[in-house]
Amino acid sequence: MSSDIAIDIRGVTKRFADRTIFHNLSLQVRSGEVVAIIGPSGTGKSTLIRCINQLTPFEAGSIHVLDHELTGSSRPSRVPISRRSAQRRLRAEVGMVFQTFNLFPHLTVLDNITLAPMRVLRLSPDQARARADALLDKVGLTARANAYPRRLSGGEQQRVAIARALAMEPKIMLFDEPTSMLDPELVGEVLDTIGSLAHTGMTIMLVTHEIEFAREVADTVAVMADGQLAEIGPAAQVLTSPRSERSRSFLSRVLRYHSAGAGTAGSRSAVS
Ligand SMILES: Nc1ncnc2c1ncn2[C@@H]1O[C@H](COP(=O)(O)OP(=O)(O)OP(=O)(O)O)[C@@H](O)[C@H]1O
Repeated sequence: MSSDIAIDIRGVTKRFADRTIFHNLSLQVRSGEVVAIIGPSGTGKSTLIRCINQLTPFEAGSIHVLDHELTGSSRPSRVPISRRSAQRRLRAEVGMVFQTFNLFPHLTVLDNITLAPMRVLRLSPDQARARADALLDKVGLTARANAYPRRLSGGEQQRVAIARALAMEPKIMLFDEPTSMLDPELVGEVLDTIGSLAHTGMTIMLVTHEIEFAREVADTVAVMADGQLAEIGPAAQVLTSPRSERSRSFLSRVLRYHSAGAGTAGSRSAVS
């Protein structure tokens, strides 16, 4: 794989039981590129992103992520012990932020952020603390370092989740609909945090319903519909003059929804 390519998805097929979610799907993400995946609900966007860091097995095709090669297997069973350390190495290099924050409820903000760097990267408590302090400053949550997640708003929890992922100094960040569980007034603060990260040159794959945000931060937009990537291209082109019928149909529904006043984040367009 060219060193310029961070994620290379080739001919991937995913089934749940006998239902095919997507078939023979291919997509490449260059180092430093921000790729937004948009499309109708239930079409397999989250499933695709979960295949990349082995949260979900897939049945056919291959995914190269940095130096890691994942291949499809018809056995969606448990990962063999011999592959678990490879999985750990992959997840240390690929950060993931979920819809549902997934913070450890019994740990403070600070401990949520320092845990993996100490356990996985073997940083000393002082080193992990210094890293966490810098990240909390970056996401504007220094004052909440000793709070427990239940005391934070959804937007604050998601910013902690982003800081926690960044504390592993990943080479790639995957975001799976990071704002879809948030109240509308909290969406902007999380998008601003992701937008700042996008401008640092981080390789990012983002599943989102925030169309205007995708337009602002993504280099490339991929429209997923009916289990296929209907269109992949420069964000401005795909979002203003989509070439495929499926993209046009999806985007026209988004725009209708937005013009009816149902967007979630001020001027941003969102659908669910
Ligand atoms: N663990 C699972 N077992 C069975 N079916 C699943 C599982 N996870 C997801 N699915 C199904 O796979 C399809 C794709 O789901 P996925 O969450 O990837 O879609 P999506 O495009 O991200 O949707 P949304 O935008 O609503 O989050 C859905 O029909 C979903 O119900």
